[in-house]
Amino acid sequence: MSAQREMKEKNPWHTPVTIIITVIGVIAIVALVTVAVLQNRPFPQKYKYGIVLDAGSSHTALYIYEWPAEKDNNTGRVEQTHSCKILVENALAFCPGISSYASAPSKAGQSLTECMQEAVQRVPEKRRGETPLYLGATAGMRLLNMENSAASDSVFQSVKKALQMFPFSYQGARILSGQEEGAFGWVTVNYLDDRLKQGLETTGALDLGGASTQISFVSDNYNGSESPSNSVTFRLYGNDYNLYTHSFLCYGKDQALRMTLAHQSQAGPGTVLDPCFHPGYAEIKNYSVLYDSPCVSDRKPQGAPATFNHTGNGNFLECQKTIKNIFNFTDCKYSRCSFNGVFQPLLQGPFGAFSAYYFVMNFLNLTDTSIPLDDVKEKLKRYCATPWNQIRQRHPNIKLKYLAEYCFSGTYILTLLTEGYNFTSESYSDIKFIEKIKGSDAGWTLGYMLNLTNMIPAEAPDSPPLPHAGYVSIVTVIAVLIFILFILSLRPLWPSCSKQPQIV
Ligand SMILES: O=c1[nH]cnc2c1ncn2[C@@H]1O[C@H](COP(=O)(O)OP(=O)(O)O)[C@@H](O)[C@H]1O
Ligand SMILES: [Ca+2]
Repeated sequence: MSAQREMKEKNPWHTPVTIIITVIGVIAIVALVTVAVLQNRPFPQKYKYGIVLDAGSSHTALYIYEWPAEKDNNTGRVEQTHSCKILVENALAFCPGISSYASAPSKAGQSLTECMQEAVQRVPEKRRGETPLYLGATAGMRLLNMENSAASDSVFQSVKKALQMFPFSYQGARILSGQEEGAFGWVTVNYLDDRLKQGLETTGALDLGGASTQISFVSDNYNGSESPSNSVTFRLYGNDYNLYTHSFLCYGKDQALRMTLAHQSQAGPGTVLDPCFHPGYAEIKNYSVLYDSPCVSDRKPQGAPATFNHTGNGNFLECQKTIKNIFNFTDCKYSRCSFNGVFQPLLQGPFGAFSAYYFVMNFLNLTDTSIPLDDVKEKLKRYCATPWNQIRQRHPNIKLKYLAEYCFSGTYILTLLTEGYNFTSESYSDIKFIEKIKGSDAGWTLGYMLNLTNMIPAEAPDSPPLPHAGYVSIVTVIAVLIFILFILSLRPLWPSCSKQPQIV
C-alpha cells in the first residue's frame, strides 16, 4: 500500500495541477476547433436587389440585379437575375418604346405594369421596400423632348405615377444624356469582365440602338483636352480612367434607315428602288410616317402623293454607297474625326459590340470576327441578293419588320464601323459581338445602377490580409502547437522507467 502511495506521489500525471491543465487544454482545443467549424459553416446567403428600366426608343425592358447583402462594395458581385421585355397585349411583337405614347401618355405608365408585377414576385417581400427602382430613357425620349417637350413631360408624369404604385424604393425616371449612356455601357462591360478592380486594360463599348449609337473607349494618346465634351473621367478602385465617349443621335439603326430612305425618296415621288432590301420586296409606305422624325431634315418631295412604293433590289455595294450619304466625312476641325465633324482619338481595342450590333450580326451568322472582313462583306452581299420570298420561307418565325431590315442593318453596321469609326480589316478582329457577359446583358443599365448606388468605390477597398477561414485555421494550429510545447516542457517531471517502483 505504501509503495502505491509513493508511486502516485512521484508520478506528476497524477498531480491535480497537471490534470487540471490537461483538461483545460483539451477543452480549449475542442472550443477552438468548434468555433472554426461553426464560423465557416455555409449559411443561407442574403441578397439585396436593384431594378432598372431601360426605356429605349424601340421597347422598354426591366432588369433585376442582386448582390450578397454584406458585400455591397465588392466588384464582380452584382448579377442580373431576371429581365422582362414589355410586350404588346395579345401580340408577339415587342411593345414600342415609351416615346411612342406621346399622343396617349397615360398608356405609357400602364404598359409597364406586367413587368413590374413580375418584379414584385421576384424580389423577396422583406427586401422590396429597400430595393431601388430607376427608369432611364434614351434616344427615343431625347428626340420626343426635342420635338415636343410637353408630350415628353406627360409621358414621364404617367410613368412616374405608375412606378410609384409599386412597393419599391422609387428613385426617379429621367432621360440619360448620350454621354451617360455611352459611359455606363463601358462601365457595365468592364465591371462584368472584372477589369476595373484588377486594373486591367479596359474594353471599349459599342452600343447600337434604334435611335442613337454610342462608342466609348480608353485611348492612351487621348487626355481629353482636344474635345472636352467627349471626355468622361472616372476614379474606380484606385485607378483613373480618361474615357472617350460619343453618342450619335439619329444614328441608331431605325433612324439611320429612315434617313437613308428619306435621302433616296428625294430622287422623285412614287417609287423607291432600294438596294438595301431584298429583290422582290415591295411595300406601300407613307411619306408622312417616313418624315415624322427630327432626324430627317429632308422634306417630302414636291407634288408627291401620300404614299410611295418601297421596293428592293438587293445590292450590297449599292446599299453601302447609299448609306454613306447620311455621313459627312468632309468637315473636321480636330486632328482626327469619325464623321459629322466629331472628334475621335485613335481606336484602341478590344471592343465589345452589343444590343442591335449583336442581334443583327447573330442573325446573319457573322459574329465571328476572326473571319476576314472581305469574307464578311461577301457573305452579306449574297444574303442581300437573296429573293425576299426565299428569306421569308427560311425564317417563318422571325418578325417580318426585323427580317426585312437585316440586309440594311448588316450593311449599316459594317459601314458605321469601317467608314464611320475607321475600323480596318486588321482592327475589325478586335471587335467581339456580345449579348451577355457572365449571364448579365451588356448595356448601360448595370453601370447606371452601380454608379447611382455608389457600388464602385473610388479607392480600392482595404481587405484583411487573410480570409476569415484561413485566420481561424491558423489560430487553431498555433494553439495546438503551444499546448503540445507546454506538455513537452513538463517532460522532466515525467516518471522514468528506472524509477518505476516495484509492486510487490
Ligand atoms: O431580335 C432583334 N433583331 C433585330 N433587332 C432587334 C432585335 N431586338 C431588338 N432589336 C433592335 O435593337 C435596337 C434597340 O434599340 P433601343 O430600343 O435600345 O433604342 P435606343 O437605345 O436608341 O433608345 C432597336 O433598333 C431594335 O429594333
Ligand atoms: Ca438602347
